Amino acid sequence: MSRVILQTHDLTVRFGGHVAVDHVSCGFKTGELTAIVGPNGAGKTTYFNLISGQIPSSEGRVDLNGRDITRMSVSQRCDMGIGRAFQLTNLFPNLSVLENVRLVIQAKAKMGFNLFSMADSHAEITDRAVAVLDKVKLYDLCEEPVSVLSHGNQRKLEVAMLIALEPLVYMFDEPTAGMSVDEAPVVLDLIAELKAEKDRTILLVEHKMDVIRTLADRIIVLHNGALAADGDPAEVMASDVVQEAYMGKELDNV
Ligand SMILES: Nc1ncnc2c1ncn2[C@@H]1O[C@H](COP(=O)(O)OP(=O)(O)OP(=O)(O)O)[C@@H](O)[C@H]1O
Repeated sequence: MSRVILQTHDLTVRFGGHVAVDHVSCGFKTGELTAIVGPNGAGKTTYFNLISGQIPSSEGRVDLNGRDITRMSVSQRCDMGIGRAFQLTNLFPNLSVLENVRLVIQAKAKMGFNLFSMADSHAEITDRAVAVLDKVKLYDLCEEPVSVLSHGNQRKLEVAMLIALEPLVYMFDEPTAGMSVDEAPVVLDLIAELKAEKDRTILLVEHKMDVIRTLADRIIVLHNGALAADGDPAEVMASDVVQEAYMGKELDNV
């Protein structure tokens, strides 16, 4: 039985007088991929930031696996199982592809971040990193510095690092943004594979309707920071609230 692993309760943030996320109460279950949609400025990324801890909430609570994580730092939340892809900001461009993944595995194993302290006896870390790179089809580039990779391959590496982290909750904010039509399917296939494993909770902020149709088990709609709809993708997309929320400004590719 799937259960709610992540829950926001009345989660709210105000910037001055502007309520960017407005009392959003929502639970996310294990094995479910939820697409978060809404017009530009609706509060999707800010909601992500509140869950992953990038910004503090003004009101409300975030629970993960039954624990209140509202006041935890980003790294504490990461340790607790919140895994977010950060649009390349968490890559080390001068290190190799393999070293980037090894660092994540090393950190997860609580062995510290000093690469040079790693002895060959830590071959199991390398083996695990190689397995993850194989999965995302980046193994051939494992010795390359990240800085020479294409944008698409850097985004793939970011997904690889998230997979290496083995979080309870995967958070993707427009994972194929800036990718070519050739590059995007690889990342979408990876997300589909994660979903197929049925024991992951996946949150996806996405504008592309074809991606949502393919991947989402459920859609929530944010509008002016508030939860405007929540449910089965086909029903939500056909609902009046969504049609009105977009007011003629259609989701991409509709
Ligand atoms: N740090 C901040 N300070 C002030 N206002 C902010 C801040 N972060 C976000 N906002 C405002 O909060 C609102 C929600 O922004 P957010 O980026 O979450 O929307 P979004 O739904 O992700 O939009 P998009 O689809 O364009 O990425 C916007 O009006 C934005 O200008």
